[in-house]
Amino acid sequence: MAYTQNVDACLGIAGSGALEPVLDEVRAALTQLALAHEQGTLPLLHVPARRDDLGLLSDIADWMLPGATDIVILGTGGSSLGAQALAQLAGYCLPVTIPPQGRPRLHFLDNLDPWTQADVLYRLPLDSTRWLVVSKSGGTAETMAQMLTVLARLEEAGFGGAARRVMVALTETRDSPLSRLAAAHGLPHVPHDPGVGGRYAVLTSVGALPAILMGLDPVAMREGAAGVLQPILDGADVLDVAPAVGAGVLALLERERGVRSHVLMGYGDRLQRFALWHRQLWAESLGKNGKGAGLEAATGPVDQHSQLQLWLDGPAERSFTLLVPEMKGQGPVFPAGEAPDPDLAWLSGNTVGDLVAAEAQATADSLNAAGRPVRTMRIETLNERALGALFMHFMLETIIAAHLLGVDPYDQPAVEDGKRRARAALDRSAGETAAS
Ligand SMILES: O=P(O)(O)OC[C@H]1O[C@H](O)[C@H](O)[C@@H](O)[C@@H]1O
Repeated sequence: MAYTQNVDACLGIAGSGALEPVLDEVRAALTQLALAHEQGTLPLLHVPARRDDLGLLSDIADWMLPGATDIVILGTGGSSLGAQALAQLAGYCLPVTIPPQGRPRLHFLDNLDPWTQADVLYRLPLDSTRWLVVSKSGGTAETMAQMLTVLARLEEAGFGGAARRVMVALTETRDSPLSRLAAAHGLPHVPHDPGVGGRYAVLTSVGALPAILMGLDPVAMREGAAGVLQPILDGADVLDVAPAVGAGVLALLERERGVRSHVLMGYGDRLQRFALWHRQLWAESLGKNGKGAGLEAATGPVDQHSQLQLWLDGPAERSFTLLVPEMKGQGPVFPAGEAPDPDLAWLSGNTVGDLVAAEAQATADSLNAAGRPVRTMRIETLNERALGALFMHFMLETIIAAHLLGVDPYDQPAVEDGKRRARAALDRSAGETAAS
């Protein structure tokens, strides 16, 4: 297993006997998932075994990479966060990012900001920058706004007609603004799997193409995911299905212990975007009909210095999942022998990884001592296989949590209202400008 999960401390607080009735409900969710796999009604469950799409993705990467100094990925939410999590594994999106040897710089434009957009358009070398536009619907306002400004800038800079040599569209094969623009400009098209929702799409081309561009192995990612799914397909006992146990325990804490928010805290820099990816997955899948607990993304050890006081001493309404990669012995060593300062003698001979590992353990112990429920997930080696396994773990855990909550994990009806209002506001101001 690419990771281990320990929920003993949560059960110590919630009472292990209380889990059994929840597990009965979880079993029903597992039966539904196994059936959905058998009947092919949930394409997400078939992605781990897919290989047929990878040839096209490699061809596209081979086409994009030669001569590229910069790759910009346009897309938001489910069209970006999974790839960002993968990027941190490859050494990108970190506090100090030095692109791996021979690889281009990588930029994710998942937020829309007028100044960032201007910087991107006017400060990146247009002749050696490649653009990957990702949108399942092909109509998301922010992504389309970014794409339009890139196309206009290429035109302005005299690269008119060049979009087809520097830009790729990843979207569903159906009529949409993005697919129409792609056709008009002759852009290569990578299909977005129509049966897989955006926030569940990281294992598909949405994560796999960026992974290949970054030099990661998408097969290992899918193999890791398959390993988490397999016990469900095999009809294993619920206690041997890690996401099932996870969902059951979180639901138990919500029901019996008044937990209203779950903190996902990854240790080290490389799980920060992963936690953001999961935050969207959880929030959009479960926040419905007045139901759904929150999901807070945190990074250790840095957030110990900003959040731990509240977590330990504030309202007892949170659960904690610590994601801890094995890092003992990793990184630079503090010199052994006599310490340069007596107050720092305790560090001598240890590595940076030893310190971070000790801090993770100490935080778990402090939270436990304060009666706060902690689940610890340990990752043996943080690589594509482990990340694929964790992606699948949290997608399944979320789907099972939705079953326990009685909500549909695959839609996000409330989000549409804000989009409609933003569009109406701009339409109105266009009307007013025209009238004045
Ligand atoms: O991939 P897209 O269709 O552009 O959607 C990007 C994002 O936009 C929306 O607002 C949805 O709420 C998200 O679930 C989605 O991931």
